[in-house]
Amino acid sequence: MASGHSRIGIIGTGAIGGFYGLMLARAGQDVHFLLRSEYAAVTARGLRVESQVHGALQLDSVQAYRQAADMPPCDWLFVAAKTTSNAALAPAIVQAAAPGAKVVLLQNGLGVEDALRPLLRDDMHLLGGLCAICAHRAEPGVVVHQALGAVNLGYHTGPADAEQRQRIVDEGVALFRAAGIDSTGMPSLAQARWMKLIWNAAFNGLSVLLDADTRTLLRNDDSRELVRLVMQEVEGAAQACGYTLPPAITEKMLQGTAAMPDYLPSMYHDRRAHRPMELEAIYAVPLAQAAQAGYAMPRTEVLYRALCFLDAAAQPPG
Ligand SMILES: NC(=O)C1=CN([C@@H]2O[C@H](COP(=O)(O)OP(=O)(O)OC[C@H]3O[C@@H](n4cnc5c(N)ncnc54)[C@H](OP(=O)(O)O)[C@@H]3O)[C@@H](O)[C@H]2O)C=CC1
Ligand SMILES: CC(C)(CO)C(=O)C(=O)O
Repeated sequence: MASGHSRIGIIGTGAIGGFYGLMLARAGQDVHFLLRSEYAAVTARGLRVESQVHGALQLDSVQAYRQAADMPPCDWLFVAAKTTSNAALAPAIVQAAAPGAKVVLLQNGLGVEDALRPLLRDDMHLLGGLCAICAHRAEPGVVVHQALGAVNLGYHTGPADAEQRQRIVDEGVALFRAAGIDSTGMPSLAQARWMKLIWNAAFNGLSVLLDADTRTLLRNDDSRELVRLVMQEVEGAAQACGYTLPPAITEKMLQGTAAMPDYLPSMYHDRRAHRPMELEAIYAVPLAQAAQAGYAMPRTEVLYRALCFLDAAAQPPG
């Protein structure tokens, strides 16, 4: 039912877009979903989230679109496609944006806002949203939500002074909280992106290379050591780039992961489906930023090169 004050657009309705879009719609927000391969399934059967946290959730009547040109102008746009699609999706994001729209990249990795910013209009605000969640697509229109769910928001760039930026972040946080989702504003988006990267750089790539979920990676002494070594290297890189991190962050993340259910990161699903992997945002940009700061990341670079090999072999030539 559309009774919210802001109009919300979901750009890319997969695991993240499907989950958060459905939660916002159930809370009474006016949510419009841009879809591609799952458009027919979602218009026929609605969106379903099989959540191990909230139970089985169903949105029967989905405001679904194949093209951004058909969407009404949206005040908030949550971009939940993979980062590999951002440049191609930029015209759609601009088309769906109301004047002064807030665009939030619900994506992993570094540098994603920097890359998209020049492709947006000057009146648009750009934010990052870091999702701490375990979710994947099970079949068209069906998302499995295994654990967690928080979204933390940070302002990147746009036509706002410090006070207005804070107000926008608070408004976004309030949207999620009203939908039953934990959310907090982040004073430094770049610091928060580096911190999350400690987890993603290690587990995403190693899950692909070793064909293993998080529990399997942590159970074996050798793979657990590999995970730890990559995490420590990314932690060191973040510090070399000038970001202060909480003490013992790698150990805390390892403990947190051991308490999670068996989880296959989204890069694992991309590899299995022969989709491009998010190698630029999760590896290439951090390696470049660390190199700029004079910090070498040899373990992460080995991981990155091996993943590039697999990625190239998975893509059609040309
Ligand atoms: N899954 C998770 O638990 C977590 C994911 N993340 C991050 O969130 C982001 C999204 O990941 P996730 O939800 O797993 O990804 P998914 O692959 O599940 O979803 C991406 C969606 O974007 C759609 N899409 C891509 N291009 C277009 C286009 N041109 N037009 C319309 N739709 C398009 C895809 O459609 P199609 O089916 O046609 O390809 C798909 O539905 C990533 O950056 C990921 O790293 C962060 C934390 C946890
Ligand atoms: C790290 C994790 C599992 C939870 O914070 C996640 O959000 C991700 O897969 O990117």
